[in-house]
Amino acid sequence: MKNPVQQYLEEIVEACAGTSGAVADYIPELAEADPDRFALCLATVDGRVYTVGDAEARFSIQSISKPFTYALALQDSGKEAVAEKVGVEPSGDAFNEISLAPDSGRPFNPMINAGAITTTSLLAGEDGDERFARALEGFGRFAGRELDVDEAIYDSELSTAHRNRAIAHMLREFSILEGDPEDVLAQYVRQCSISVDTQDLALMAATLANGGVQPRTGEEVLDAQLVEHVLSVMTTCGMYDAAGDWVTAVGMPAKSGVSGGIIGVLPGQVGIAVFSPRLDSHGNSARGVTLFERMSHDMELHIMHVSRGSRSALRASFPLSQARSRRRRTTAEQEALDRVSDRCRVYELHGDLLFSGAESVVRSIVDDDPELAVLDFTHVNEIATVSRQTLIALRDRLRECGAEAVVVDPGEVIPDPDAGTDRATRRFPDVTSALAWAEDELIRRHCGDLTTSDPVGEHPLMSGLSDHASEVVRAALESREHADGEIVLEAGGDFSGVHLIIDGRAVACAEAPDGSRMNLVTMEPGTSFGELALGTEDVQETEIRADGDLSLLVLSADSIERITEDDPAVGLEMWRAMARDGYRVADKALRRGATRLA
Ligand SMILES: NC(=O)CC[C@H](N)C(=O)O
Repeated sequence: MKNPVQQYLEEIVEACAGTSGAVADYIPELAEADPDRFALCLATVDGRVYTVGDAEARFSIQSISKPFTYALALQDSGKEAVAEKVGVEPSGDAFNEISLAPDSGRPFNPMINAGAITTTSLLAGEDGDERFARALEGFGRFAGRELDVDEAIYDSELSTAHRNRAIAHMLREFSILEGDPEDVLAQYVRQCSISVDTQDLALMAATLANGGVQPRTGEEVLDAQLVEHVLSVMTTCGMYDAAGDWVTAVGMPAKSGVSGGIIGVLPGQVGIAVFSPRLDSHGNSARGVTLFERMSHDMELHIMHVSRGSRSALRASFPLSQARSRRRRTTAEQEALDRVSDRCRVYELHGDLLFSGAESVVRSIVDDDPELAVLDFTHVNEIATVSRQTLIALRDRLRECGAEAVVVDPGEVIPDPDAGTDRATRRFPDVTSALAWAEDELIRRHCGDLTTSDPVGEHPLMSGLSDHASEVVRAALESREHADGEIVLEAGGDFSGVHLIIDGRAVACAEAPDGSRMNLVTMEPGTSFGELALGTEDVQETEIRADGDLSLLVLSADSIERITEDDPAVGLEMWRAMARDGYRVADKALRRGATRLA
């Protein structure tokens, strides 16, 4: 099936097949170029390259070398040293203007020849040859392959480079260049003669679009901060005296060259390169400009394009009462939580958390004013530094008010600067454990000590019995101990009695679709298990395991049978209590399931 992106690119190439403009002829060898050669390449930041036309035809890189030399100079000499020698102001002049900025005495910017000859001299290396080798190797890293020089172009340009020679000597006169100007001139001309094809240029542009990481080799070619700097200068100066028109009509950091290439960079998305040798009056590829204008409009590539307000980072927010943990609670705890669980809220975040996303989350939390806030980062992909700082500031503000924010962050997208100290943010691997903690914390904060002193007597199964029946049942209870991880009840086993938890915890587990074990419910002292089997033809549906050391009192199936036979009145009371308790458990589970579905 034909890829519609490919289809579209072919169509616009067809539609923009104008023949205006003329090939550059001030470099004799360039005048020989076939004016009708043409290619378009679009490279995505994950390394897919779409090509139309003659994408592998070679030509000299010319001024498209300038942003890359500038990038390498920034890397080799540092921003300050480079800024001392060359500015970042658009000149409004042609690319080959013999000019320096009147106030600073520096070339206006590194995209015009005066600036580019200067940055050439700021690459690492003792002389022109070494610095050129640095450029060639560096460009190759951007392109993802080793590049070489078109010697014919080099000879042709150097022998006629009167204007650039004048510029180099002017730069030497004003101490912008420090060494031999002829050496730097030759290096500059050689760098302009590096031979590339349209696909190379698209990948070089895509490396900038990808924050400095070459999409195919994965190599970090340029520090992300320097990428930002280079793209800024390309935006204001890359198209020389047509920069204003270009920014309004196309709106992409770009660079053109007299051999007919233009690259455009859409940060985070694509690098684009066009090759068509006929130039307009500014020295930019005429067809290239038309194509870029068309693509920018059709494909909404303008960097100022406002597509929509940024999406809310808050996917959902709800009180704990709607998302209770799967821990089985005693009646007293249950009642306490019913009163206070609205004081805890869960915030589910998603996507990339940029400033505006974090702001909306912080605003919601400040408005809700919860006592406990559970921030769920499970579905967050990335978080900007500013967002992390804003959320940490919120955590500290909440603490000052006696409240607390905790995070669920299985992917560790939000590192904690206070990790390992007593200021560390409480973190949970999943929402279930965060909710169980929040419930415990609310009970601890608001409900005094609810730990039961008589877990047997307070169990709903026992508390409804008459004194006589209670005595009979208590006498029948058998004590049992289980070590951590031991299976107490097997799934599929017969009903084996009611198990009252006296100390420790038990978990009900099931097999997840992927074969792993999944904890369904955690049960604590004061609760029981096993009785639900009575509602399912006496089959124990879920496996029960000890979670830590577990002490139980068991009213076995045999005892139940014996009591029912020996003393039918007590048996009847006991059955009623079990039915009520079973109903209570089942009903809670159903209601919780229903709120979750809603
Ligand atoms: N605009 C350009 O591509 C100019 C580069 C060419 N080598 C020059 O210096 O004149």
